[in-house]
Amino acid sequence: GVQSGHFVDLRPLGTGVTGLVLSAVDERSRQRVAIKKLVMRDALTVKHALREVKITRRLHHENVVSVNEVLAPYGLPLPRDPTQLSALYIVQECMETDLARLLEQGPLPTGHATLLFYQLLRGLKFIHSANVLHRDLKPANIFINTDQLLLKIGDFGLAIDMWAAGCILAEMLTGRMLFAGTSAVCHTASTKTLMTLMSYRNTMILVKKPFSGLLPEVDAQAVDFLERILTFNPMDRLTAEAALSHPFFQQYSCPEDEPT
Ligand SMILES: COc1ccc(-n2nnc3cnc(N[C@@H]4CCN(c5ccncc5)C4)nc32)cc1
Repeated sequence: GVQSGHFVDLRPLGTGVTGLVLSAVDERSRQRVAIKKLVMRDALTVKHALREVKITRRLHHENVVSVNEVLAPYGLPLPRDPTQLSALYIVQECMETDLARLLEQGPLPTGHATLLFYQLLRGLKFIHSANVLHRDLKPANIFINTDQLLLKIGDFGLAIDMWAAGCILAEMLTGRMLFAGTSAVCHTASTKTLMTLMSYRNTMILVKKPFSGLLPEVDAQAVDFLERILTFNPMDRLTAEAALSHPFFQQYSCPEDEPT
């Protein structure tokens, strides 16, 4: 459409919790952009996605990846009632690389690490001052232009808080930390070991024990609820809103009294 640039030279960048991410050149600006496709599974996802977009569009800062525009399918602008959309496309500035890729080539010189980390803190100070949490900060979500040693925080997560919430519920129900052992391993294990552990998530190392075995004293419905929150793959994890409508909360559930 005339409002949005025509995107050419599309290249895959990755698949995140929210869906596919491509890079493309916006013919209008001749700039390369990162385009995140958010598939709208249901009205809840749309509401969540729109809220996330509203927050991230507001955050203008040198150390935060900026959102250029949000488009409906076929590059059309958002309709007045976006809840009927099948997908949302978030077009944002595209940085040269991310910190995870950079670190694959080994540690950074101290001077570079210091300047980059300073920018990370500068970006976090801004984000937190806006009362926004990133919730999924990791090297893959930190983007860098190596020519200017410029760092920007991007790709605000949606899922991570739910894992934490699941662990908290388990602790509420048992009085003990659910992954105490594992989290101890996390603290002591070096990042490299942890990344190795995480990378073999389907092997015996992180064997998935049924929660009923881990939490014998917890009632079956609570265990079923925990199973759906503490799913390893964030794509399958319940969102806060979906969790609120799980039978486990039917005695309290009241969507109109659970404002967003
Ligand atoms: C889940 O996957 C995702 C999720 C979010 C992004 N986001 N979100 N905002 C971004 C701003 N800039 C970039 N830049 C790319 C980083 C690596 N890039 C290469 C470019 C060329 N070759 C290899 C990597 C460009 N990526 C962004 C990318 C992939």
